[in-house]
Amino acid sequence: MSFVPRRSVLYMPGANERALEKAKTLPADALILDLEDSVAPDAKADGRKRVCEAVGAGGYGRRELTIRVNGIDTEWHADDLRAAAEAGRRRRPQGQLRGRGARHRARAGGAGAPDTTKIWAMVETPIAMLRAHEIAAASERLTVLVMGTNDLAKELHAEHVPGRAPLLGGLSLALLGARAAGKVILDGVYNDVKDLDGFTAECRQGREFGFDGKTLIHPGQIGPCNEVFAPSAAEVEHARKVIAAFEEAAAEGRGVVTVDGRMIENLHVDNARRILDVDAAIRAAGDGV
Ligand SMILES: CC(C)(COP(=O)(O)OP(=O)(O)OC[C@H]1O[C@@H](n2cnc3c(N)ncnc32)[C@H](O)[C@@H]1OP(=O)(O)O)[C@@H](O)C(=O)NCCC(=O)NCCSC(=O)C[C@H](O)C(=O)O
Ligand SMILES: [Mg+2]
Repeated sequence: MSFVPRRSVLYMPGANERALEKAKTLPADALILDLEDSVAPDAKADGRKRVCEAVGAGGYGRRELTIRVNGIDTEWHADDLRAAAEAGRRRRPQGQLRGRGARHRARAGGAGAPDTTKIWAMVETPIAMLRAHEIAAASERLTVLVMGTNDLAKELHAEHVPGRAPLLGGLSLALLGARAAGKVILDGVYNDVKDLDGFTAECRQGREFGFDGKTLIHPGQIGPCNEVFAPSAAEVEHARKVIAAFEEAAAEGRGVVTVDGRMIENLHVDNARRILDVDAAIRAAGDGV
């Protein structure tokens, strides 16, 4: 099965030993081991060592691992890439999430990165929104775009408000770019770790937009996020109904049918099949990660 669930993608500070250990028990689909914003300049070298040792040592089960390296315009970038590539050779992390460099340039790959290492690119500036397709299509190794909504809000001089009206244009552009290139795209983080109602509403908004999942900053956000980004039982049942009704109609030579009063054509059947694929992949992955 080719679909990989990426409903919940948890950042953790690379210098935080406790978080790196705790992540082994959390039901997140993927983990981003951060060497960028959450690691203070004085702790960069230590964070890099910890993250690469953790990746090499393993114990993360099926969770997809990605290392977020410092931007190309920083003194840490080259060492981060080299260390991440070495950790990849030892255990093969699934990706390297590139920092500021990737969000400004439609360039993928990097010194020291083995050819098979997948790359996730942060998109978090106005120019990255405007060039999202160029970034997403830059390399086959680039598989995932990740929204950086904190940086985007900062660069836009926008405020964080419920409903995210100031960011909707950027979110849409990034989604268009990712989908036009056939790539996965993850929504940005929700900063108020105590406000689970607001968080869940933002997950729903992200899913309605078409995001594949959401990036998270706290373990308490994983459960609600997994639920919102998985097809519900009702959606799965409806998808089965759509496929069955369309197949019956097709056998009678018809290309269009109604289900619960709504028109169903080929494209709706494609979407129904996608929902069943997502559901099957999530079930196969299981919660006991
Ligand atoms: C936000 C936090 C600083 C809150 O920390 P804290 O107040 O210590 O949380 P708790 O006391 O509620 O923690 C409870 C237990 O959970 C563990 N924990 C907390 N966060 C994580 C985590 N991210 N991963 C793994 N484990 C975590 C604690 O260790 C506690 O465990 P225990 O000891 O067993 O009780 C903190 O949550 C945090 O640091 N979050 C991640 C911050 C981060 O990585 N930021 C960078 C990425 S966000 C970003 O920059 C996106 C983008 O670039 C943009 O522009 O938008
Ligand atoms: Mg950022």
